[in-house]
Amino acid sequence: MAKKINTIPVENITFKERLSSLRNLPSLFKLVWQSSPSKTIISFTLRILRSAMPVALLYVGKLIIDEVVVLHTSASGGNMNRLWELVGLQFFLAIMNDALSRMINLTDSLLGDQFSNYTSIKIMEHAATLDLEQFEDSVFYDKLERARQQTVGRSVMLSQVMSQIQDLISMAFLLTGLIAFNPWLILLLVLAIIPSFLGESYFNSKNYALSRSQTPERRELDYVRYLGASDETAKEVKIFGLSDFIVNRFKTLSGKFYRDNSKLAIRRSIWGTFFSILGTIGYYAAYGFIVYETVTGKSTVGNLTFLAGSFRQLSSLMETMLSRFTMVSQGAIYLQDFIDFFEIQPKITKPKDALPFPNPIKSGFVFENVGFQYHNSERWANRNLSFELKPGEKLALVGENGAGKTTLVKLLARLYDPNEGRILLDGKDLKSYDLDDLRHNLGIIFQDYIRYQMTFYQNIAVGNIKEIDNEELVKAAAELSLADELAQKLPGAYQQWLGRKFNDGIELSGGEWQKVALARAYMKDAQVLILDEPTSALDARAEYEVFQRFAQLTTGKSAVLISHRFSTARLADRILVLEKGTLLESGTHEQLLAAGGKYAELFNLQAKGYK
Ligand SMILES: Nc1ncnc2c1ncn2[C@@H]1O[C@H](COP(=O)(O)OP(=O)(O)OP(=O)(O)O)[C@@H](O)[C@H]1O
Repeated sequence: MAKKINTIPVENITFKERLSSLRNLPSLFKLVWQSSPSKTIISFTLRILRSAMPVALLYVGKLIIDEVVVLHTSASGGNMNRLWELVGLQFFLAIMNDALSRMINLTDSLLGDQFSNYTSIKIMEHAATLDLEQFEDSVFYDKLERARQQTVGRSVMLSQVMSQIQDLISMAFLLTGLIAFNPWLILLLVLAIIPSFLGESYFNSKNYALSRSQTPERRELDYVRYLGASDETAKEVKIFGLSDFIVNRFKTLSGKFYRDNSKLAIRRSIWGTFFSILGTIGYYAAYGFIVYETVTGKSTVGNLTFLAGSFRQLSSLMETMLSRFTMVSQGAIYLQDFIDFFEIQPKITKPKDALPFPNPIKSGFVFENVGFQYHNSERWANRNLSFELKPGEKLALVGENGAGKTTLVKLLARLYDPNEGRILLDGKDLKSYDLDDLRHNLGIIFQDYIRYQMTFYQNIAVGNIKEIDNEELVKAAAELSLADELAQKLPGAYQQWLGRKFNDGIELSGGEWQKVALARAYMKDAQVLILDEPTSALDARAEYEVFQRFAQLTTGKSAVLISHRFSTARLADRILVLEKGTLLESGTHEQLLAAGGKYAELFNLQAKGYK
């Protein structure tokens, strides 16, 4: 199970929780700083400069109007030069204002891109350290998905937080002016805005709860979309006539999203209109008051424009800031998913004083009463499993589907750790060895190996990525798996792009892909080679040749072969027959046949099929 982590309850997010989610902001700033220190500094500096602009523009505007009024009304007073200086200053401020806005947008977009790349990389790096079991847990997977999806959301949030700071400073400037004139205006301002803020915050928390509760369905929707239109699924979709089935599932899911989302959007819009009318009433009440003060001679016309402008800007700034606050706190709550994701720690780790993998292996592997249960399953995939794999021994694992063969191999590679018993290597628990070293010394090709949509060469080199530039090694590995012959037939040879997704790639047949994948096992000088149904798709001649080479290559090395073909399994020194996760029989081909047990039964069944 994934580590239990604290999450904010989905349904009702209170204002307090919203405020407390802001504690996640320092983590955001840390990430921003790490993604680009220089751009972070530039962005902050530009925003501080920009925040002084509204009040400066209004104030110079006031001075201009007062000067014009003086010039207009008195023949003697007034200074034309000063007026032109003020107009010049206003012009300069307007240009600065525009330039600063553009520079801020540019820095934000550059910083946002860098930030989202940086966080994507961090997510990938952390995901790589986690256990296979964690990926199979749907709660974990949803968390990963949310952390991933919000990469773009987080860079938007970043610019919102920055704008919030900028507006806060602008507000401080404007408020100073307003307070100097009449503090009661501020009260009017606040009263007009509070309902709108409460409404925004209520609907944002509803939105968050809704979109969070939709995460699993959203994943399914993505999957259905992929099923409905992808080169990998097109074949079966056509043959089985699945198109309507898939489209209908999509319609059901997307229809539900649409209904839920639109209901909320409509309610939000109705309430939003009502609150905004309240805001407008507040503004005009203040405006009327200022006009009255000017007409009665208590204030100048310049003051009227300054105060009315300040009031309007303050009211729209406060409204934006308050609704942005709900968005920022929303983002900060989402940020919790991101932080939680990084708190998940793998359980399968290397110990402090890890032992190096023995070279050569002396006494081999010993399974002692090993039992393993997948976390999401009631059944034991392996139970009471005891056997040895000696150095240089070739072991075959046979058994019906689901008997636990692949699971055994995963335990050997520590993709999982046993729930019962232990696995020893040269007399010491497998857990005491260096994990990377262990995996480097095992050459495993799984049944469901990846068909990388990359070049032929890269598809083999991934078997030992440190040697990616070692062309000789790649070619030698390809020769051993018979992939070299195949490369010669491809137009681009080793540089041929495989798969249909990119660069005019060529699709290979099942057996051809298997030859390519098999070559990965030969890329490392691994001490134990494990092939899980490696030749199931190969034709008889190719299989024979592959095994000849495999036998030569593995001289002195241990090997584990999982195969449903008894013609392959019989080549092993010893055969383990698994049933329902436990060891049923063990011995050479001849011994097992003579014993007349399960192996003999399955072997004869297969042999009959060939007669
Ligand atoms: N990731 C998983 N999560 C839950 N259960 C799993 C998982 N992988 C395998 N199992 C279950 O564990 C049991 C053993 O599976 P395993 O893949 O080891 O069988 P196998 O002998 O390799 O089968 P096959 O011959 O079909 O490849 C099966 O019952 C299977 O359903």
